[in-house]
Amino acid sequence: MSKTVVLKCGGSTVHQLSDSFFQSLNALIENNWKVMIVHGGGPDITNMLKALNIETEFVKGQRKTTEAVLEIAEMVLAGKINKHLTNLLQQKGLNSIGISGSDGEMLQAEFLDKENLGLVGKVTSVNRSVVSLLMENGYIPVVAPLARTVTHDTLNVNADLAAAAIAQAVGAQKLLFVTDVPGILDESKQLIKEITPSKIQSYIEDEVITGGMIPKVQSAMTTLSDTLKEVMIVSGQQAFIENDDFKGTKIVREQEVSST
Ligand SMILES: Nc1ncnc2c1ncn2[C@@H]1O[C@H](COP(=O)(O)OP(=O)(O)O)[C@@H](O)[C@H]1O
Ligand SMILES: CC(=O)N[C@@H](CCC(=O)OP(=O)(O)O)C(=O)O
Repeated sequence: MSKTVVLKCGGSTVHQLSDSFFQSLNALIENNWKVMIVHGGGPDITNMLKALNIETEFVKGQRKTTEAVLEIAEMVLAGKINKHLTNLLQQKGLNSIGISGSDGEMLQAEFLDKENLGLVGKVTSVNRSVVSLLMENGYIPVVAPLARTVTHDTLNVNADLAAAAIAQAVGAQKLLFVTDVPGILDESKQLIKEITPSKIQSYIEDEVITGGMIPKVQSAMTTLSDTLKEVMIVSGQQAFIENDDFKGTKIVREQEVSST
């Protein structure tokens, strides 16, 4: 049976992906994993908005999105970052096709909180036929986190949440959040190898887990299931597979804790 892994590449790391990261990606493919990528691009959107003197603000981790902000977000996500990633993958000999979540009505969404956030989406359903078609034909789909409402408005979606919704919809066995840190760090800045939702909750309360790590762990907690048993936080700057083992922080349900 084929296994599917969804990698979410954060905007913090898309410009720093290392050769060893791609070696790990190749190892996945050699081990018969079907791979798809969902990417962010928050820092690039912020830089472009600043260059154009368009104000930008985050409310509870979500970018307040006006028409002007959406226009830039779409340009940066579906244009700059999406093409950067497909070019990189092609250079590494990996066939990839870049699409926006709004193409082929792949990501359907409703307004998350129109009054306070504007054009920000909450994914309500995922049409997996487009990405399944690509994966079955040997392509890595690379998806920008934009969605459509039933009335065809385009919405900006937090990439962590988009990746989690897609992983669930395609029945992925693994979801990897690729970011700029080696994994979740504890209060002494040591890498945590394995963590469960209850410990995550207390780390959020104690502000050990903050900022951009929060949507990742929250999506992990809501997405873990009998199919998706493992969500990982890994670094894009190093190998995430070593000696057949994944390197980073494994987020698992309490009943899935490894005995080692
Ligand atoms: N406990 C933690 N362990 C590791 N990183 C953390 C933790 N709490 C907060 N972070 C922050 O989360 C960041 C990753 O999230 P973010 O910047 O949104 O990345 P991305 O663009 O990859 O989604 C790290 O660079 C780090 O500053
Ligand atoms: C609604 C919302 O916040 N959308 C995000 C989409 C990009 C993203 O999530 O990028 P990272 O993964 O790099 O953070 C934004 O506009 O920044």
